[in-house]
Amino acid sequence: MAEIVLCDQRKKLLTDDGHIIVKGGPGAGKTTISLIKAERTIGEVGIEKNQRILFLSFARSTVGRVVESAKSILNPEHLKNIEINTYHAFAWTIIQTFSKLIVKHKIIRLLNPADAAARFFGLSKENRRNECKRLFEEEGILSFDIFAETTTEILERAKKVRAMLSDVYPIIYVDEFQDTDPMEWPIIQLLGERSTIIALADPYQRIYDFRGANPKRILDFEKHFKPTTYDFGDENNRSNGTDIVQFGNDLLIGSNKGKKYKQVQIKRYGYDAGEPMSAIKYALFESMKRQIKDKPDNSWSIAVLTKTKLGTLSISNYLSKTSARHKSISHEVLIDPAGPALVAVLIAGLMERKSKNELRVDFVNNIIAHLRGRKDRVTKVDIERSEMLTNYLNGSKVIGKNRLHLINDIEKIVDATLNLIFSGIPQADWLLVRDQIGKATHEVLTDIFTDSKYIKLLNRGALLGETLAENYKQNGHYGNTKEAVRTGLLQEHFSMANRDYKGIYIMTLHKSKGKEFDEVIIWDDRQSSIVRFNPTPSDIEQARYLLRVGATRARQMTTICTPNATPCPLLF
Ligand SMILES: Nc1ncnc2c1ncn2[C@@H]1O[C@H](COP(=O)(O)OP(=O)(O)OP(=O)(O)O)[C@@H](O)[C@H]1O
Repeated sequence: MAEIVLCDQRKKLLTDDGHIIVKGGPGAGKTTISLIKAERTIGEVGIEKNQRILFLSFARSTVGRVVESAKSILNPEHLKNIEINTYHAFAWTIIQTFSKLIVKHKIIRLLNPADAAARFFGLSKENRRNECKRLFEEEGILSFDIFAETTTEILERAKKVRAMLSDVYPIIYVDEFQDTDPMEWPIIQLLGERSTIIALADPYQRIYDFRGANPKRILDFEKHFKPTTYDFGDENNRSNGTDIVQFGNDLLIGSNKGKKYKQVQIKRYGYDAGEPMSAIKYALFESMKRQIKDKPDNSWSIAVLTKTKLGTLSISNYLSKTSARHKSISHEVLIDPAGPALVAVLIAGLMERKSKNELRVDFVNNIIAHLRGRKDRVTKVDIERSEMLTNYLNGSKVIGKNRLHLINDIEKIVDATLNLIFSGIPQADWLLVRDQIGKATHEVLTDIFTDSKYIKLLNRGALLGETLAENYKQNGHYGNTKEAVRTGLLQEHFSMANRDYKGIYIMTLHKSKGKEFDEVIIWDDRQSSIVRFNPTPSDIEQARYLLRVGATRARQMTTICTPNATPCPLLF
């Protein structure tokens, strides 16, 4: 790590013991100074043995990065006095320990987000919330929708719980405060009654307005806590010496248009009938050439970012194919797990021993769940297909070539699966089932097959593999595999596994938040366009912030590919 320079403002921040807000652009050094302050608090000021400094963040990936920085900044002895966690994991501990205060159930079960997407499909916002409340109160099943408000309810109900938490966590750092939603904000207010709150914020990295983030939140914080403000402005310690942050800041006011940047390239690509996405390969080749020259030990990382989940899958499919002109390019997709998670449950269902009819009903229901829960937005076709499948299960006659094609494929998979002979090795048997789906040609099933490639639950050493193997050994078949998979999915949700990025990664712009790569390539096209068609002023503002977050993830170079015919309006 480069030597950390402590300016006067930073020195003052280190000794300030009141509520604080630290502002600054991407890579300004908000996280770093917080960890230096935490080290000072533990090492010099001193805290009780059982006390911990809490560092809360939204995403697991950010937690991973903070953990890595903490290891290099804090004295190893002091690491045990710092807890770096996601909001979800922290809230879950509170809910598990104190849920008795608000519901009768002894054990609370979690509904994983993919199952929730399928289960609450088609419900209005209000009905969905009511259903979440009902599920929690009547059945003890908790969905992430009401995670924050459940935590608030517990904290509001019991002053003692608040006091206890503040005793354990006298200082709480709240990372990415600008994205705090209206449900999370009361938790911070309640904990801040007795704990010192230090918020880290960049108002222009606010990319979760659709989830309830609001420009007012920073003002709310200032009004409520009356913190001292430390502002690092446009300081750039991540890609120092480059004009990447300058580009990001220009983007906010539109002054990037017509300006040239050394480390931000804009590539307009034309229509290439043979390979419409070839521009992405060219951008990657150039980027890889630079990186391999710079780091022959292959320690480089390149991220390919795009707006939608489906966009990431199209890019991955394209890079995986070898064409007449280009070889395939090896890469990893960091995907929001809804589609693959639903497919994991679907495959698990096919592995369980059932009668033909039970297998068919379970399989079709899981296909419906996948149709409903896979995408950012469910299309009319998805809705029609899931209705047709429900009617099929209820005995209605299926009419139409395309529909019959799907039913035919489903029946073939059901028959083939029933005839499979399992080995008892879960990984191998999983692939055996997956291969049956791979033979299908209807789009609904090829989508399922595509998602199945991103399932990471059965990686070597993963607990799920061992559970399934044990299960098979004891029963001679895979009983209750779906439940084991659901548990595995929730463990994934809370796992803090940090990763060292090496190679090429594809993900959405949202998912790139808080991460760092040597180079970033942003792909804008008609299907996955950064600015939506017919945008409102607030859509444009969100698109600006999003593009700025993506572009400033790079340490060395950012390349933005946009179509010649419909270039991104934020660039031209
Ligand atoms: N005062 C400093 N002097 C030198 N380097 C620094 C300083 N502060 C931070 N850095 C380096 O700059 C990089 C970015 O810092 P950091 O992650 O703390 O920024 P951030 O403001 O939290 O960024 P973001 O908002 O994008 O998450 C890190 O590699 C860090 O080591």
